[in-house]
Amino acid sequence: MLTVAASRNRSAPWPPALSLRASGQQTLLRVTGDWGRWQLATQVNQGLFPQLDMAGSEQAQKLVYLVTGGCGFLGEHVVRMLLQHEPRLRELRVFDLHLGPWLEELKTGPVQVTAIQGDVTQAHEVAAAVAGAHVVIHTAGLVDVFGRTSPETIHKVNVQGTQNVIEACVQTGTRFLVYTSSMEVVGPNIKGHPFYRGNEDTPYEAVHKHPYPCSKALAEQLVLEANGRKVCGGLPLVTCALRPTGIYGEGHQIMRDFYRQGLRMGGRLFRAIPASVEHGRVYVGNVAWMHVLVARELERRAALMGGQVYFCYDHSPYKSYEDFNMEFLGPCGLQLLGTRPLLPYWLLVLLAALNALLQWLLRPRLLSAPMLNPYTLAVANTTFTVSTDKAQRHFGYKPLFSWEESRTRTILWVQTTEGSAR
Ligand SMILES: NC(=O)C1=CN([C@@H]2O[C@H](COP(=O)(O)OP(=O)(O)OC[C@H]3O[C@@H](n4cnc5c(N)ncnc54)[C@H](O)[C@@H]3O)[C@@H](O)[C@H]2O)C=CC1
Ligand SMILES: C[C@@H](CO)CCC[C@@H](C)[C@H]1CC[C@H]2[C@@H]3[C@H](O)CC4=CC(=O)CC[C@]4(C)[C@H]3CC[C@]12C
Repeated sequence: MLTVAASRNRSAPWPPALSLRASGQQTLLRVTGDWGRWQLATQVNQGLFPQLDMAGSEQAQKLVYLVTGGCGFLGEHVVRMLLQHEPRLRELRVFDLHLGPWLEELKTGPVQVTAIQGDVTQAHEVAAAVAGAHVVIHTAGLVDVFGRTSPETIHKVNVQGTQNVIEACVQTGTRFLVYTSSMEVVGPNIKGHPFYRGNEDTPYEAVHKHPYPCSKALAEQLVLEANGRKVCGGLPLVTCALRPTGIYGEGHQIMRDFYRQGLRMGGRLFRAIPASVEHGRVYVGNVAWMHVLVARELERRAALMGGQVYFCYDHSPYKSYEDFNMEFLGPCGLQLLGTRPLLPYWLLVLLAALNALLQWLLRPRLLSAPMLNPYTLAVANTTFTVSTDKAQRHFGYKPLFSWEESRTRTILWVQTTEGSAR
């Protein structure tokens, strides 16, 4: 009862002192002031007072989760997946710079869905959202490899934002933090070294120059180093990081951009990358499922999972970036022309460099950034595939969606959002 009141009415004025009784008899704790109240909520949440957890037989629905970036491509899937597959959920806080209108429809269900418009770079906003949550799933981030945002902003959101989330957990006593990292913290590196069927322990020379992978690598390091820090109340913080490869599925903006580009060119796309360059891709529903499982198991298997990284993987086939996209765009009426790249590689390098130069010259006036630049060309042109079972061994992960299901759902999404090219 008290936990509910504390976490739901954060802005309400509080009485100066509070006594906590179990079964209306024994006084367990007396607290004064705001800070004490949050500590109290935390201690109850952490199971220090099992009598209270059992009170009102609310055992089944007692957890409070926070998803940062919950209105993004991945975040929305995590939010929906939690509502479907986490029966212990009592409240789901969705924190994002831009809240989606679809959140409204979720507010009528049995779980309290709290939409919080906020900015991860603002420490006080993050702390207010985190206070009283059991688990934080931190997916918010600036995903920009096209040079639309300044390196400083990328750093601020991805690194400082993550630091703010960690500090908020420590200050408010939240013990479980799941961070959405990226395969990009490993590679591909700027030397173009292939990472072929690698796992979490495969040695690889990770060299980052681009602001996005630099920021993800720094943020991941912060999260992993925070594992074991004492949070308010004295218990240790348990953190881990998930590293998706290229995510696809319903809501994938780059897939939509390729589709629109194909439509503009009369239903044709031109091969730019050799078919032999393989990319790891993973379906968004399976990435979301991994987040739900990790969040669920982090408490029970803290010693094993704390401070660990996990690649996100499923049964999606290894293909080149373009051939993989054609698995969805083909059935929507597009064709990929050429069994080999139409332009020689040196010309692509030149075009990519030209794009980068133009972007630099026209900044900050350039409104749309081209997809081709030296960094995206290097990533697209380097094999990076993952083969691992670490997630299965550590927390029993098995993909929730088969490749066929993932493919069908993605095709349906492209067809329904954009109409067919046929
Ligand atoms: N899309 C992909 O292929 C991959 C994405 N990731 C990671 O997954 C996470 C989610 O990525 P996507 O869903 O693809 O991106 P997205 O751009 O669709 O979602 C990110 C969300 O974070 C929110 N956000 C951005 N700045 C914020 C701020 N200052 N405060 C609060 N919210 C803010 C955005 O409004 C957005 O809703 C990111 O951390 C990204 O680095 C990792 C690997 C692959
Ligand atoms: C040369 C072009 C001709 O068609 C093709 C350009 C494709 C690129 C835009 C994409 C190729 C690989 C993608 C990246 C990869 O999937 C890994 C990623 C992980 C993340 O964490 C964020 C997104 C991305 C960097 C993804 C971005 C788009 C590509 C570079």
